[in-house]
Amino acid sequence: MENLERGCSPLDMANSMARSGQHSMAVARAAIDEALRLRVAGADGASAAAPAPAMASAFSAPREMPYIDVSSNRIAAPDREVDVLFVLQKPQVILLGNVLSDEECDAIVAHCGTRYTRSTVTAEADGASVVHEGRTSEMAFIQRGEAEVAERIDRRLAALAHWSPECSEPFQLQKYGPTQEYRPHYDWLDPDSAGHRSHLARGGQRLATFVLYLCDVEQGGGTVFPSLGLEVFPKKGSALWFLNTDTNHQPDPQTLHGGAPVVNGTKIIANKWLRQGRYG
Ligand SMILES: O=C(O)CCC(=O)C(=O)O
Ligand SMILES: [Fe+2]
Repeated sequence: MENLERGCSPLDMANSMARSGQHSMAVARAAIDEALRLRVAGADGASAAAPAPAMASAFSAPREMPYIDVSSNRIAAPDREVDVLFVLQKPQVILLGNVLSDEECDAIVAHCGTRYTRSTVTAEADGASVVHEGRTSEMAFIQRGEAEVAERIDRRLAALAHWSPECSEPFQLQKYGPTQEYRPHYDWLDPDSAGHRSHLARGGQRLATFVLYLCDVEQGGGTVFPSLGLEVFPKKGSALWFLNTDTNHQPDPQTLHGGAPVVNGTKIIANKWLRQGRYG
C-alpha cells in the first residue's frame, strides 16, 4: 500500500513481486488490485462500513507499446521506403517488404562469417543458455557498435517501431541448413519461471520481435504460427514483426511460433527483440 501511495506503477510492483519469486504474477496482480480497492474504500478499508465498490483492474490500463504505422501501404522510414505486405490485427503480425537492401543482407551475413555456434535456449530453472533438441540451428551475435551496417539497420528498425534502439537486444543471427528448425515456442520471458526472471531483470519483457530474412530459401524454413494457421516464407530483405504481449505488457499465448525445418538451401535470419526498458 505504501508503494501505491508513493505513486509506484501497479504493473512494476506486480513484476517485482513476481520477480522476487514469492508470488506468481496472477497472485501479485490480485493483491495489488485488492489494495487499490481498499484505498478507494478509505483508510486501508478499516473504517469502511460498506464493501469497496467494484473497480476495474488496475492492469486493464494500456501501457506504451512499440507500434508500426500501417495506415498506408508504404512506410517512409528515414532512409528507405518499406512495403506493408500483410497485417494480422490480433495478435498483431505484420510482414514488411524491402526493409533491407540485398547489399545490407549480404554485409550482415559476411560480417558474421564463421562465428556461428550451436543455438541455445534459456533454461527455465536457472536462466542458463542450454542446447535443446527443439532448436537445431546455429547462432551468432552482433554486439552494439560492432558494425556500421548493423547500426544503420538498428536505427531504421527503431524508427519503424517508434521505440528507442537502446531498449532492444543486439542482433541475434540464426542459420539453418536442411532439416534444422526451431520448434514452436514463445519469445516472451515467463515471469513464473525462475530462470526467465533473471533475464527479465535486465530490460524487462520482450514486447515485440523483428525477424529479418537475410536470404531466400529454396524450400521450407517458413516462420509458422500454429495457433493462427499462418506460415510466412523467408524473402531476402523482408521483415516479420509480431507483438509478444498485450497492451498491458502481459505475455500473449497466441504468439506461439517457430521456424519450420529447412528442406533445401540455407536460411539465415536476424532476430531483434524490443524490450520494455533499456537493455544495458
Ligand atoms: O526461424 C524462424 O523463422 C523464427 C525464429 C524464432 O522464432 C526465434 O529465433 O526466436
Ligand atoms: Fe521466436
